[in-house]
Amino acid sequence: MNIDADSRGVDRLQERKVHSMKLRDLAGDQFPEIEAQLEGPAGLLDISGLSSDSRHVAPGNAFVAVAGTKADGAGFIADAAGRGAAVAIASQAVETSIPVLAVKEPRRFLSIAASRFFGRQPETMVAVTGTAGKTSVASFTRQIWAHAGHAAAMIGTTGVVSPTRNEYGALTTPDPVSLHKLLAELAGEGVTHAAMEASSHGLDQSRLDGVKLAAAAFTNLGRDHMDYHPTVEAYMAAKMRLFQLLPKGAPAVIFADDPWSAQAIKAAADAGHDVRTVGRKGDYLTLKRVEHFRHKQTAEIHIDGEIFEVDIPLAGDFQVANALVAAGLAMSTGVEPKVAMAALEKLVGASGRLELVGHTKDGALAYVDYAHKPDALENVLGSVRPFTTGRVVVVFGCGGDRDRGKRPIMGEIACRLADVVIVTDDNPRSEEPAAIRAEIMAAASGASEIADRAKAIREAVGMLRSGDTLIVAGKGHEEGQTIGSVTLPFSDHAEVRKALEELQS
Ligand SMILES: CC(=O)N[C@H]1[C@@H](OP(=O)(O)OP(=O)(O)OC[C@H]2O[C@@H](n3ccc(=O)[nH]c3=O)[C@H](O)[C@@H]2O)O[C@H](CO)[C@@H](O)[C@@H]1O[C@H](C)C(=O)N[C@@H](C)C(=O)N[C@H](CCC(=O)O)C(=O)O
Repeated sequence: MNIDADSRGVDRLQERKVHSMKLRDLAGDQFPEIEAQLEGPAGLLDISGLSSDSRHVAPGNAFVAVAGTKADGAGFIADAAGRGAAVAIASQAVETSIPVLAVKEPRRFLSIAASRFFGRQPETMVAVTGTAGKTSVASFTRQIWAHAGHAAAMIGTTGVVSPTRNEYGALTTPDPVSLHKLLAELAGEGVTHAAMEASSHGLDQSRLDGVKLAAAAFTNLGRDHMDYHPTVEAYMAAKMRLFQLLPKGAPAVIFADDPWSAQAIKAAADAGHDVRTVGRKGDYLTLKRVEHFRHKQTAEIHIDGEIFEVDIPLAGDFQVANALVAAGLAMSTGVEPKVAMAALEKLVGASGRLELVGHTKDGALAYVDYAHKPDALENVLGSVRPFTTGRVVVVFGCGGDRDRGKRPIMGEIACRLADVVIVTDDNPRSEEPAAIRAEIMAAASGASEIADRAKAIREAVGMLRSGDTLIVAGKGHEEGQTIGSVTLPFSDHAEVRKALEELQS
């Protein structure tokens, strides 16, 4: 196979050939609309790989034409043929020099064919969807499995983590070809358990359709991706596709305290799954009580009549929710409750998720968090309040070329929940940064504005007093600031650390 992922998850070729497969074996029996053609000469074509980008087609590849937001891949079939594609799969047959097979859902074909081409995945795989918490749940599930003695991996926004890997990944849910190549490699490396994040884009674009899942989870729904999904209902429907991918009767773990949980429970039940709810309103794992301390929370969790008092070494109510969902997934794949509960006491936060970067000499805490959506900002600011004896200080901005509606909403939330608010730039992209800040400031009375993000962080760190908590929100694990079309190196984590060091010197 000669395909890899480039920096945005698009197929990229490497001059490397691993094996080939007959087209009819790639398609299997899931596409009745092309069965007749697969019985003819087209079915016997040797396929050396798959690509959905004509620019990356190598001789002998199957080119799968998918409709995107800007173009329809069908317009590039001739280009793919010119580069040596053996066959094209598209939503409609077109006249060209290579056979073109018409399937109803080309993106689904790509996923199924990729899973058959690479042929292996870790034996036990779970996926989690929801607006917030996916990365933490995938990471915590991996950690609980590892604690239970399994060779476990996670795949998500922060990349791939396994016993032998800690790699950056471009997409939350990788494109199907990169994904199945990765899954086969992980299985080859001995990984038996893998937890992955299912983004709404990934679900909508059928990226997970070839993955065999043992269980799936839903965390919550908030305002996000309104530039992609026409309505919040459409966004929820995309998330609920996960339960259609899950084999009937498999466990569906749902965080019961979210307002959207009733819909998720219904979707999972309608699909015939074994619904397992977690949270204060949960039946499978019931949260009875939480006590907040500076660096930990003590949770009383009831499981099947047994009571566990668990010290979770992370701040934030939402981390307790994420820990419960992860424990639900791990237990649904065979981990004993007491092993799962013991693992929660050892959890390490996912990178950039309410990550404690350091503290000032007199004990003010400085955190970095990925919150770049209204609900996430609300959660993170609300989470630090219980243990903040001084002021909550927040530095944040909103990205350019993305959902504009969230800007004033986030301005209002920040001013309502924090004592000091500094509005700064966060990936302005092609927009005028001052105009983005003005849209936030319009609803952020009392906030100050510092365009330069490094300067904003220095100012915020410089004003910290004993008992204060600083949240630098928006970038989390990310390592760049995109201005225009250029991404300059930038890390909130590094800037906070630098500012803290300057303060101590
Ligand atoms: C917005 C979005 O999801 N875009 C996806 C879409 O790309 P597109 O709409 O830009 O594609 P297009 O330019 O219209 O082209 C259509 C097709 O023609 C092909 N083409 C194009 C030109 C050419 O010369 N030849 C050719 O074959 C393209 O490769 C593509 O397959 O179809 C592509 C192929 O399937 C995807 O790779 C691409 O995801 C891009 C990489 C992306 O950045 N997606 C992000 C938004 C995303 O998925 N994010 C979620 C997480 C979000 C979150 O939770 O924050 C994720 O899972 O990471």
